[in-house]
Formats: sequence, structure tokens, C-alpha cells
Amino acid sequence: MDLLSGTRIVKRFGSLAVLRGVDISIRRGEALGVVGPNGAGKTTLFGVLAGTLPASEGQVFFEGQDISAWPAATRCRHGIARTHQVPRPFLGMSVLENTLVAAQHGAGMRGAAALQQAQQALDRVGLGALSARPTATLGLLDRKRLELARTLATQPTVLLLDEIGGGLTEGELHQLVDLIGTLRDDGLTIVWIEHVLHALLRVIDRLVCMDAGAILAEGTPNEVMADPRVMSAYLGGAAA
Ligand SMILES: Nc1ncnc2c1ncn2[C@@H]1O[C@H](COP(=O)(O)OP(=O)(O)OP(=O)(O)O)[C@@H](O)[C@H]1O
Repeated sequence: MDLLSGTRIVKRFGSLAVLRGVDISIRRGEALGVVGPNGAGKTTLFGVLAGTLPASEGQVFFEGQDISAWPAATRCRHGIARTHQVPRPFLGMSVLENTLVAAQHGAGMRGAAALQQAQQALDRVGLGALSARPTATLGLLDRKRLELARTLATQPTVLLLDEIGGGLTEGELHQLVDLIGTLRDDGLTIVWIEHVLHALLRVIDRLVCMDAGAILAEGTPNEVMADPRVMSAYLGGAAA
């Protein structure tokens, strides 16, 4: 059974149809990559799956249940967590405080349990020793780690990662990919939108390519990358 899926998802902004009947299935325990040219609708699809954007048409299912009407906070409590393309941690707070907020608001935890959950999430991403640091002093890789810790503190079943590799040096990206690989190996289901293809390919089992609000191709990474429609979508996107 799929862990998370969307059926015939349509999303319109006014008269603009940004998603045009997308069917997507995410299997429990898999790492699924999502690629596609700018404006393909990838982030919008994440919004619909996570519940921050209401779909205009279609349904979202999680663990066999129709969750289309669930608000984002309810979906988060049930284990659907996402990172954002532009993370917005509270810069005035410490690393631990930021993670604690996620444990409290995302997972509904309180007191010592929330604190323990936040500390474990920081240890898991390698930020345990920096928990007292003001968030504003973190470098980019550590901010990405913090973004992951904030999602882990909500006790997710599935992680939706939106271009978390952006802006890193090759060496930093390597470390981030290793970290995401350990989360996958721990059994988390991962859906990762990423333009940096070689990073994605080190983690994912399956790949989906979107273009113009629809799924153009899906399958093993090799199958999708060899699909001529995928190449022409990228060239078309670059020329646009
Ligand atoms: N709130 C909104 N109102 C109107 N149009 C929007 C809104 N959000 C997104 N769009 C449009 O929807 C289209 C798809 O955007 P989306 O961010 O989902 O694409 P994407 O595939 O994630 O692109 P990128 O790789 O550049 O992040 C774009 O044309 C974008 O301008």
C-alpha cells in the first residue's frame, strides 16, 4: 500500500492551472526524487501533499485514509513533515530552542519529553554540540541540518525535502547527502525535490520528472534520465 499519494490533483491560482491532474504514489520506506524545470509545479505539489495549499481538485491519501480535508498541522502531527526552499528559523533563538518549537508545535509534545525529542533530533543531524548556539551564527550547512532537525523533531514518517541542497559547496553537499542517506537507512520515507541531480542520485530509489503541471516520466533514475521527453523538457525550460 502507498504511504502517501495524490490522485488527479489539480491546483489553480486564478485561471492558471499549475497542477493539471497529477497522480503520485509514495511507497513506505522509499526515497523518491522529484525533478523538473523551474515552474513545473514541484513545490506546489509539496504544498498540496503537506496541506499548506488546498487542492482545487483531487484527493490526498495517507496510510489509506483520505486526508484531503486535513489542515497542515494535523498532517504534521500524523507524520508528514516538510522542509522549505527558503528555511525561516527564528534567528534570535538558540539551535535547541528552534528545534523545541518544532517538537512542541509540530508533534504536540510538552515539557521534558519535548526537550528530549529536540535534543535527539539535533544529535541525529550532528548539531548536538551546537544546541546552545544562537541560530544566526550558523553557517549554511548547519542551517540545513537544523532544518532537518526541525522536521525530525515532529517525529515524521515521511520527509518532504524541497531543494535542501541549494547553495552548498560540493563538499558540504556531500555531507548533507550522507546525512539524508542515514535517515533513509533508518526507515524514513523521503521525497526530495532537487535540482542537483548527482546528489539526488546517491539517495533515491525512484525518480519522477514533472513538467508544466504534470508528471512527464517516472521509474528508476536511469529510465527517467534516458527518456527523451525529460531532456526536451529541460531544454525547453532553459530556453523559456
Ligand atoms: N501563490 C501563487 N500564486 C500564483 N502563482 C503561483 C503561486 N505559487 C506558484 N505559482 C506559480 O506556479 C508555477 C509552479 O510553481 P512551483 O513553485 O510549484 O514550481 P517548481 O517546479 O517548484 O519550480 P522551482 O524549481 O523554480 O522551484 C509557477 O509558474 C509559479 O509562478
